[in-house]
Amino acid sequence: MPRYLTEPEHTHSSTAKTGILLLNLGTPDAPTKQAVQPYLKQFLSDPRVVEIPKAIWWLILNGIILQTRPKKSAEKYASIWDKREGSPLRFHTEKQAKLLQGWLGQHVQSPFVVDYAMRYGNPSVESALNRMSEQGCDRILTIPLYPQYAASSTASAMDAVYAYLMRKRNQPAVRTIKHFHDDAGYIKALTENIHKYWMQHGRPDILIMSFHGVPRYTLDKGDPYFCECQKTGRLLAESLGLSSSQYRVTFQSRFGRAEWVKPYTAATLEELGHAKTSRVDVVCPGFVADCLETLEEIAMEVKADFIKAGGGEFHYIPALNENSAWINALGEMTLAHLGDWVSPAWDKSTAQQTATSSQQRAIILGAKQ
Ligand SMILES: C=CC1=C(C)c2cc3[nH]c(cc4nc(cc5[nH]c(cc1n2)c(C)c5CCC(=O)O)C(CCC(=O)O)=C4C)c(C)c3C=C
Ligand SMILES: [Fe+2]
Ligand SMILES: [Fe+2]
Repeated sequence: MPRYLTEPEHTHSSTAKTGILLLNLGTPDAPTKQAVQPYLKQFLSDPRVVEIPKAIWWLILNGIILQTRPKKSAEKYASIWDKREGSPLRFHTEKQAKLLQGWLGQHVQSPFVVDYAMRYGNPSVESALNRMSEQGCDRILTIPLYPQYAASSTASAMDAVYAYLMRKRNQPAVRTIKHFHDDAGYIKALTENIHKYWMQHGRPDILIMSFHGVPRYTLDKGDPYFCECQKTGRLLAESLGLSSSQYRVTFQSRFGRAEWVKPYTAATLEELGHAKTSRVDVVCPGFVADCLETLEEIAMEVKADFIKAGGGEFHYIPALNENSAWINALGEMTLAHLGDWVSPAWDKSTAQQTATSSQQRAIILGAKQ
């Protein structure tokens, strides 16, 4: 394989085109042991995810984990798999990309394309960036769909982008949305989503905000993830008007034997069950699309444990998915980070209110200068 990719022939004075790439974690191609095995192998071989020395981890991963986990995980995936659309994480991400394309079409007049990729599995980061390159995108805005930055999620997604760029002869310019844990539009979308749910189903005694966990040592080594989750939790509680006794921030999905950041979601729900709490609602603000970790782990496993422990009603509040306030927030964030790469689409209705320079007015109203 040549070290650097052969590029399409360079053309003079071509119009600059921007690629906007949504990135999410990844998912197997099918809910089967055969499909889950290579996906888990790629995922768990990532040193950003498991930081154990390579040789030791290779033995544990290949000798133990990949012998047992694919079958169990495949059963879990089967329980959330949509007959028509497949993996929820994949199809929600695809829909978000299409909706963002439409939203930007209303707000931007320069050429651009929106696509999505998965860090592990398909569609791969390489395939999406290749497509953008073929379409002439010489600027790329990457948007890891993780509101809170973690090395194991955000940095890993960017590693895949940089690995591709290292092979590029004609590299595009790159910008990234590092995180949006305190973005006003994101908090507003979460608030509206929860309010809407409560309007339809009533309110709980306590709201659990459950975030994906990370190993405790990552916090000690300077990963901002834990703190960003706390900040999202505080801002969301303030926006919902909740007092400190009406909500808790917890961490789910512990993997392996090491200590992870606490409190654990499962232990908290069990405790609330033992205390005979009559109703808990769980929301997962760190996941902008529903996936295995929300639909199976929270809405099935944790729910069953809460009820078994003596708890009353358990409600899982769906992720933002295709929520219009969220697409709006994503659009606004994208525009802010695209900056001078694109020019806004002006129309006559907004012209009077927003155009400032006479040049802009001339463009909008078709006036001769
Ligand atoms: C929200 C961001 C995520 C962080 C941070 C994260 C860290 C992390 N994850 C694992 C191990 C697993 N995670 C799994 C699934 C999974 N994880 C995220 C997101 C984050 N992970 C998502 C969105 C999903 C769901 C994928 C889907 O297809 O729906 C899994 C696979 C499922 C299973 O077999 O249980 C594992 C394993 C670690 C070790 C880690 C941090 C070190
Ligand atoms: Fe994970
Ligand atoms: Fe899980």
